[in-house]
Amino acid sequence: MIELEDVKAWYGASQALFGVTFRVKPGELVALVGVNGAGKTTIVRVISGLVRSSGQIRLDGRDITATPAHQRFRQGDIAVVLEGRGMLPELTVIENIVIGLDGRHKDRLDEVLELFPVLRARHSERVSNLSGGEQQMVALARAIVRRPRLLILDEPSLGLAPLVVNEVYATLEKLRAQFDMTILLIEQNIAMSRKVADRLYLVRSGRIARELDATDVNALESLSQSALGIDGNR
Ligand SMILES: Nc1ncnc2c1ncn2[C@@H]1O[C@H](COP(=O)(O)OP(=O)(O)OP(=O)(O)O)[C@@H](O)[C@H]1O
Repeated sequence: MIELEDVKAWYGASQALFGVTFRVKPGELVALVGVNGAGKTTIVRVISGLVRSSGQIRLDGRDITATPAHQRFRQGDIAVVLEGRGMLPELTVIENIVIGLDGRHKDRLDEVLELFPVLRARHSERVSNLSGGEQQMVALARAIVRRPRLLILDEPSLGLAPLVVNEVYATLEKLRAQFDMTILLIEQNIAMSRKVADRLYLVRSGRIARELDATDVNALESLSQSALGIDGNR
């Protein structure tokens, strides 16, 4: 479970978050949606410990506000799949997945590859030979193999063709069914995120503007209107 309470954040003198409070319960998948510049990525950076912030962040009830970034990741608490994926293109699929992984956990690899038949088939190929969607799968596999308490996905559909996006999201559903993971999904694409999320938060101008249940179709449809600058059918 991740909880943010009255979180404010700054880039130098410029304030980007203005008192953000929300929680993702254990095993829940929650999406943060909003237009460019709303503050979604800054929320990820705050959870990761990468920007100056105030307020409180709790992971499974433990206050991690003062925990340095490298410790949040080293302890395997949080894994982030970033926009742009962060692949090492000259390394193979397997090398990219296990890089930096504690040797004791290498046996988890098989289990994770079960989820990604495409990667199993191409496990010794260089990542630079893979398509964008396949690289996104590698990034996901790298995060999942660490069995984080919290998995954060920053715009997993960015730059991918619609068919590939469907595939990435289908994998997300499989992974949810198999591992009881708490997931925070950052998305501009409301139409996609509502299919997998339990709840959505609308981020606007550095604040949580609204909380929505994924089953609340009417509210989500009004949210998708162009007044918010988001095309829900994207
Ligand atoms: N490195 C930075 N330095 C200064 N200001 C920044 C930096 N990164 C983001 N900002 C500002 O913080 C605010 C929130 O940006 P953020 O990247 O969190 O939005 P976002 O919702 O993730 O947008 P996008 O969907 O485009 O990634 C914006 O006003 C942005 O200009």
